[in-house]
Amino acid sequence: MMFTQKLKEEVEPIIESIYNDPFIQGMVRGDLSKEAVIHYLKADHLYLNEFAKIYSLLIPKLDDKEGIKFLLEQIDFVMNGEVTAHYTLADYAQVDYKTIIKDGEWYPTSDHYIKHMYFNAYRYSDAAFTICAMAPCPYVYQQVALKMKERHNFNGNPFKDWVDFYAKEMKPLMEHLDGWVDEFAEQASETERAILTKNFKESCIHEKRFFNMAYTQETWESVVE
Ligand SMILES: Cc1ncc(CO)c(N)n1
Repeated sequence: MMFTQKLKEEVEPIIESIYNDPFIQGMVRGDLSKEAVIHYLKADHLYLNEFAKIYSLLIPKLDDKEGIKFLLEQIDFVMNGEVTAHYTLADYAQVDYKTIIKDGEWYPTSDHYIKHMYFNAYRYSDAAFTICAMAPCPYVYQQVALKMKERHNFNGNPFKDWVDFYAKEMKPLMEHLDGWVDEFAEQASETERAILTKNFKESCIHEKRFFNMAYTQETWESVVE
């Protein structure tokens, strides 16, 4: 079995639990609180900006032209394409998107997640370590969106476009990321493979915490209350 296939099987229970968490269930019912949506957007706008920059940190780690071209396209997708999904959420919350993101904030959970990626990008010379920390970003959203679509009819649901976006846009990206990780994993040591696995699993857990952060409207102050 390919290395990434095994990783995906191992994290399936985490993804199922994200599906069952209140943020996603609120979307399924179409009654997620507007405050949770706004909190998510404030955090996710900043998060995606940094995520795009982490792709740029991978460029010096790659040698093939195709790979570099792909990274550049991904930077464009994250900065310009994914905003479509954010607009769907802002419409639901009935707030102007530009106004929401003006005072975006790093909350404890989103802050921790992005630093997991920066750590790997600076700590390890091979791109595979960072890619394993980044891959759950598209993967979790794709899987959660597919579960939502499979189990519910979204006609008339205000989050329909969000679900459709993540169910369809992430496939080519996942294929590319899996290819890089599997290639590296084949010649990696046991210790290196264990780090790759840990990075991937931790990011799936970060994804779960990110939705819960928005649902509970986490702040630095709320953590010590
Ligand atoms: C935190 C987070 N993870 C994944 C995605 C999907 O790209 C996103 N927009 N935000």
